[in-house]
Amino acid sequence: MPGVTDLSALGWTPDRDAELPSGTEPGRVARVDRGRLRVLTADGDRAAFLGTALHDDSGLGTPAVGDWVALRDELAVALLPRRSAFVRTTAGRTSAAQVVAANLDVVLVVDSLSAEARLRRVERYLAVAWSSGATPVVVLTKSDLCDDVAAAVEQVAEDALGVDVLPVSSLTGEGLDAVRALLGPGRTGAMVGPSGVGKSSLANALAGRPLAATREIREDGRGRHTTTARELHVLPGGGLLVDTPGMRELGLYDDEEGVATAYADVTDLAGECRFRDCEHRTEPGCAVAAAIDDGRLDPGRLLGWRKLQAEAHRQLLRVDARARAEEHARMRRFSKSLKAQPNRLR
Ligand SMILES: Nc1nc2c(ncn2[C@@H]2O[C@H](COP(=O)(O)OP(=O)(O)OP(=O)(O)O)[C@@H](O)[C@H]2O)c(=O)[nH]1
Ligand SMILES: [Zn+2]
Repeated sequence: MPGVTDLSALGWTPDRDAELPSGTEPGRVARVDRGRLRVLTADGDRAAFLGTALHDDSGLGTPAVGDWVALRDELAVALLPRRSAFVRTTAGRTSAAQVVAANLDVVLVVDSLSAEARLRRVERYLAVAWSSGATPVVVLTKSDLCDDVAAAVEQVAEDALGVDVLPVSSLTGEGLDAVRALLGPGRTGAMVGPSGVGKSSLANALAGRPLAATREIREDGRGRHTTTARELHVLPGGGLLVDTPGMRELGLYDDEEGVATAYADVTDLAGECRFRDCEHRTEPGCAVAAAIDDGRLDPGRLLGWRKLQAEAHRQLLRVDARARAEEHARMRRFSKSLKAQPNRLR
């Protein structure tokens, strides 16, 4: 049949055959847009709607990018068990949780070789990546801007025990083949890391074309059209790359906004530091340190700010742990219900 894709190219594995309810076909979620899905199937990319069974108030049972759903015509009627999931709390709430990406094989923890204060950041993102159930790999970008790449890689590798550390330059293409090798046919990856380290550039370099993260405005003879873009991209080498705003925001703590408001004086000063990732310790051009030095800022304010940030972090890890436990319980119930009704499989 023309246009038919081998499902394994989308990451389907034979063990999933038994998970698929009878009379349905599998689709991989490439985008979620208020109850509407964009799915990749054996015969191309199409729209689907959420069946009633997939409306879930807890948020965890709703399909996320990377999920496999069972399709009956236009309707997604079941969510297949997740092999891995990135869970985060919903912005502004302390207890609600949300899956931002599912069924990832590898998570690229991206940071820049040109940045300061890399180590603690990489550690933080690695913790988030491990907790998803996917395998993390550290990718250090902008190797063309670093004088001693080997030393920087070694320093990070010492801290990231058991995790590969790959230097790359999206500008020169150096090191990209090693990242491509991680994303072989049917393997799904995603990127996490702070803003500005070069995630978009890396994604574009891997795809060999510019990828729009959210939506693209298409200009043609008949005027302007907004086309909903995918957030799960098939790469030229056959791998799949998840690039969603939700993944990008991972590791930024939900309560950070609250902390920023309560400590607006510190936050405003921090915005004037020479380095965007200034830790306000001994960095040159630190506006926070300068304000403490000339008495404009009480050192206690900086201490309090640090404490609150640490607390926000702990809170998030706690909520994440609970959300993951709920997700596991839900999946157990789901597979039990399948076993209890074996006729659903035929
Ligand atoms: N020299 C050099 N510059 C790079 C490289 N990769 C990215 N940059 C530059 O770094 C800046 C940030 O790159 P982005 O790809 O937008 O970073 P990002 O991580 O996607 O940032 P957000 O979209 O904010 O998450 C841009 O000015 C890029 O041109 C690289 O390999 N070498
Ligand atoms: Zn500073």
